[in-house]
Amino acid sequence: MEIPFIKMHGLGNNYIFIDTFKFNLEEDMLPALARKVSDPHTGIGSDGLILIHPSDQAEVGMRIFNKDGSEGRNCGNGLRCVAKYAYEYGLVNQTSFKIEAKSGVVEASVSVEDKQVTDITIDMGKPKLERSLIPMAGPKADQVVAEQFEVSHHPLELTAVSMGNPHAVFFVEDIQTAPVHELGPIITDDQRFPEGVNVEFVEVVSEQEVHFRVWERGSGITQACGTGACAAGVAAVLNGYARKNSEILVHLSGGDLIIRWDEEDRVWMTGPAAIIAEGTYHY
Ligand SMILES: N[C@@H](CCC[C@H](N)C(=O)O)C(=O)O
Repeated sequence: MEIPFIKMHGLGNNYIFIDTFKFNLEEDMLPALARKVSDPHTGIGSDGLILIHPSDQAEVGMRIFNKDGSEGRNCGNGLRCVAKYAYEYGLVNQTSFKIEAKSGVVEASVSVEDKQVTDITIDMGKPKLERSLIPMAGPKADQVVAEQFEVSHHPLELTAVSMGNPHAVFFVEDIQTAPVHELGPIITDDQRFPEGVNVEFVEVVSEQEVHFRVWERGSGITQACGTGACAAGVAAVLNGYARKNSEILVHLSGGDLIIRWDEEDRVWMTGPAAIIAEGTYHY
């Protein structure tokens, strides 16, 4: 089978995108296809697979599969890439439009220069903070803010946020020495998170600026995680490190995002997306 694809990235978080407006795929092949295309040696090499699909709730839909073939419910960098593709490839002709992800419908606005999308702002919706909605084991109604969380004899403080997908945020003194390699793979599969979790370490520089590194559920270390950056912004406010409605500059390994959690409880993400290559994958 010859599958047309486009490879795009948001701050180095890169995916193989297949436009199913043009080329349809069988449902049962998707997890294996995600694993195959992601392989850097025998595939194309990526953090996962994203389908761009027709939607009856939005102008365009997105489904994200991690590198290990598991399906995620949301992807911030993927949403920005899909917005760029939708505008530049004529799936939409307006600069503000809706995108449906498994976690819900979001509104995207693209900035355009010479017919090219430069930055994309996404209204990522309201974070979910109740423990049961993360989901995380424990008493139902409470929030998980700076909660003692011991893992492999490391006493950590956890703040848990769902941006449609689960995030465990840990504030650290120094981002360079954050135990991303050591604890990321352990925490992501910790039994306290029944659906697994994306793991983020965050160093606060000031009320407006943080450094960020991530271990993504299903993909491992990536250069950036859009929903993770949103979760970090929300966690910074919940822990008193930042203010609601103020922009926070999040430095990820692959570049910067601007995150704002507004007074109406909505989280806004602004950043770029880029096209890397187009081609045909021989499946
Ligand atoms: N890279 C993403 C998130 C992708 C899905 C995640 N690994 C999950 O399983 O929830 C982003 O930019 O948000």
